[in-house]
Formats: sequence, structure tokens, C-alpha cells
Amino acid sequence: MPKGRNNTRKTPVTSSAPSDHSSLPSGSSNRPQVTRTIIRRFHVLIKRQTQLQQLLQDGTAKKRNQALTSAKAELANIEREIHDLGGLAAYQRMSTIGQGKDRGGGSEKVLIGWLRQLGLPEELKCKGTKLCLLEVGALKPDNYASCHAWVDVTPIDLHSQHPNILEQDFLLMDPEEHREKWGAISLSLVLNFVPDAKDRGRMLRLAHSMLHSGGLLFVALPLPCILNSRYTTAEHYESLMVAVGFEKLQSRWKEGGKMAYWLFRRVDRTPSTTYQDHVLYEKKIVFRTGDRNNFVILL
Ligand SMILES: C[S@@+](CC[C@H](N)C(=O)[O-])C[C@H]1O[C@@H](n2cnc3c(N)ncnc32)[C@H](O)[C@@H]1O
Repeated sequence: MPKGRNNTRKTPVTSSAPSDHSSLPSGSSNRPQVTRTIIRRFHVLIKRQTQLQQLLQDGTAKKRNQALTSAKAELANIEREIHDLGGLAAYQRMSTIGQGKDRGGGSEKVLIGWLRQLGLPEELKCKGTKLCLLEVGALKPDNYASCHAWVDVTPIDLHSQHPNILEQDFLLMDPEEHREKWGAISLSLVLNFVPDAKDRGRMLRLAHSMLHSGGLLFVALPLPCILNSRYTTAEHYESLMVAVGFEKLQSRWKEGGKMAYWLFRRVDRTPSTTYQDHVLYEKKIVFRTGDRNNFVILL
């Protein structure tokens, strides 16, 4: 699990999750509402787990014994609940159900459609090459099987569920080894999984450095991350992507929908704008008040 740095406790993006999971069925379920509830609960638990681990690591000298003891007890409860829910493997099973054809299929269909619109299959066939795609957060090894003639996919995940999925934390990939190595990177429902806002920003910058010039970044997020966040709007998120060094080629979501998708192209930023642009995205800005989630990406 990537390490988080944010110690403050806020209402998470998944605030509608129940505090008592005893009513949740064990194992997988085909009922969309149950699947969503379990996924949300996992997000809440993983985020709090990261915060507590960070607090216990950083706070030993400064915090009072009582605070540390209660943090340890809360962490133990959270780890027990994650374990009782079936761990990361159960979370991934729920996410796979969410990808099922009965729910509109996985987001790779959106990416493949956009790549076709760009004329990539023909262009790559003419050149006799393939698109080197790094699929981060892969639940299945064959999401791009239908494009094997022009896409060479490397699926990775924190917790591999198949021998053909490389078990690898994207945030721990060596930036030098991977510098400008990839033609495309997919972050589908991954940024919202990363518990720490700065790690989300680091993920985007790392993706930028790993793409070759003109390389493509596909991002999918749950729609509430941009439409119902206290700290994020679609405009703010898209301008943050520009600050990181991406231009938007495509975006898609609809009011009342569940998902939002983007396709960005890596551009090479002019160094003079870099510092100024980044400062705007280093701190949270409140855009909306009221009953909102706290999703944010910080650079
Ligand atoms: C909600 S699932 C999304 C799966 C699939 N991409 C989709 O769109 O349905 C998120 C997956 O991302 C993986 N993940 C999260 N952070 C990651 C990281 N830093 N490196 C690799 N995989 C990561 C998790 O282990 C999990 O399997």
C-alpha cells in the first residue's frame, strides 16, 4: 500500500458507507448496491489505515502515550475489519463485478474507442509497431485482448490476481528506468484508491515522466470525485492536469452518471510557468460547502 502523509481526519469521498459492516454479506455479491457499499467501506478503511500508520510513525516522540495507544487500538480495529471483509482480494472481486458487462463493462472500452478515433490501429500497423500500454490497477490480465494486434499491454497491480498481472506498486516504479518508456498509461479508478492527496499528485507526475513525448494518459474516476467534492471541480482538476504537463484530448461523463473519463496527451511544459502553476495546486481550496466528499489531488 502506498504510504500516506495526511494525518487529518475528514469526511471521506465515501461518506455514505455504513460504520457497521456486520450487515454486509461475506464474499461477493451481484447486487450493485451491495458491491458499491463494500467498495466504499474499503476506501474509508484504507484511507484511515494510512493516516493512522503515518501518525504512529511520525508521532512517537511528540504525541502523548494515551493518543498513541488509542491510535494503535483504532488501527488494530481497522485492520481486523479489512481482514474480515476479505482483504484487498475481496475489494478487487467487488471491483471486478463492477466492471462486468451487466454494468456497462470495464472502462477499457472507453479508452479503446478513443484510441481508435485517433486512428492509432492503422498508424501503428503501418509503422509495424504496437502501443506500449501500462495498465495500472489491472483486475484482469486480458482487458485489451481485442487489440492485441496493435496494443502491447503490461498490466500491474498492488495485489496481482493472475500470473500475467505484475505485482507492482506504480508509485514505487523507478522513474529513471521508466523515463519516457511508455506510449500510454491507464489509471482507471486508481487515483481515488490512493489514500493520500499528495501521492495522487505524485502518481500523475510520475505518469508524465514515464510517458514519451506525445504519450497518452487515460484517467477514470467516480463522478462524485469531481462533481461533489468540497475541494475539486472538473475545471480545477483539468487545469491541474495542464500544470502537470498534459493537454486534454477527450473527456466524457453525464449528469447523474457514475463515472468520468479523460484522455490526455503529454506535452512538454515551458519551465517558466511550472513553479507558478504548481503553487496553485499545492493546497486545498474550498469550492463547495455542505455535505460533500473530500476528494482532492495535490501537487
Ligand atoms: C477499483 S480497482 C480498479 C480496477 C480497474 N482498473 C477498473 O477500472 O475497474 C483499483 C485497483 O488499483 C490498484 N492500485 C491502487 N493503487 C495502486 C498502485 N499504487 N499501484 C498499482 N496498483 C494500484 C488496487 O490494488 C486495485 O486493484
